[in-house]
Amino acid sequence: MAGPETDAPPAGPGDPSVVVSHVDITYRVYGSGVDAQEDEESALRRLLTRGTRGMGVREVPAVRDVSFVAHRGESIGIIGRNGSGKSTLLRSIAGLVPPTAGSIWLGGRAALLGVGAVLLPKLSGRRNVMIGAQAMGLSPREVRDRMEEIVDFADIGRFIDLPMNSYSSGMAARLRFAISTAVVPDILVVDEALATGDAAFRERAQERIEQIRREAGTIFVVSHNSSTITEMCTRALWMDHGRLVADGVPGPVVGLYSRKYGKYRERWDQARIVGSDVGPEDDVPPAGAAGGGPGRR
Ligand SMILES: Nc1ncnc2c1ncn2[C@@H]1O[C@H](COP(=O)(O)OP(=O)(O)OP(=O)(O)O)[C@@H](O)[C@H]1O
Repeated sequence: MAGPETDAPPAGPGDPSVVVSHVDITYRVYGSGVDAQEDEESALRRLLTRGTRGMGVREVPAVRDVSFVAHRGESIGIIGRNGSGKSTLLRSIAGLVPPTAGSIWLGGRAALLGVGAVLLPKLSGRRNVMIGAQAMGLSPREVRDRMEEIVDFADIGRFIDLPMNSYSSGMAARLRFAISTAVVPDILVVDEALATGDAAFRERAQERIEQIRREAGTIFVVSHNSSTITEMCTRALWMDHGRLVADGVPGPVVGLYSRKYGKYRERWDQARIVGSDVGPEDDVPPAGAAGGGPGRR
């Protein structure tokens, strides 16, 4: 078992930035294995007479044997149904969840930008910018110099001096994004934070992601929105039941995914593809077999 190992950043675009090698991540959930219908009184009696010995431990395999290499200059979208292991994989890349087996190598620092990322709800947006941007490596003076730019990007206006628990989820997401990208990070992990922004913000976020990519950062984005993946990413990974089932250019990977789970999934058999060797009988590629390449543009 090994957590992310950090090393000196490699030289430039195209160099490997993240190597994920045969990673398994299994959660252990305590207190399961009990009849769901059990009423409170009998559960209490059972606990009093048997202590915790009767508590089951259930293992939830969230990520199974996932391997890929990400490069500097790539923006990688991760798609998959609920519970397919996307967030767990990203949290592991960000160093928050250790792999149960396999290893993750990072060629630089990873910054996680998640829905619940570390901003402090009782403090004002401005205080959060001070703390968050310093955590990203800026000095207090640099943060002060860049404060207006960060606030403008987040488009928070006068709310910047109010406590963050008065923000809408979109406003909080915009501020998180602005803080996390105030410094071009080596590796930026964006877990659904873009989903809450409005269309204008998504456009600005797309530009910022493009800038990070050009400056040879690597970005991972989780999204349930196919167009976010096709518009913002140069590569897509499809996770299914914890496994990586497709890896390649976003259009085809998103196409494969919606072919299996999209609204026309029941009707795939009713189509006949003319003049192509792709047919309805072809199934989704086996684990780790599809795409095969980094899919860089
Ligand atoms: N803290 C946890 N403890 C136990 N099991 C967990 C935990 N977090 C996630 N899981 C389980 O791990 C599996 C993968 O979850 P994960 O959140 O990584 O999937 P996801 O693809 O990001 O889902 P979603 O699209 O709903 O956010 C699921 O079966 C989930 O129930």
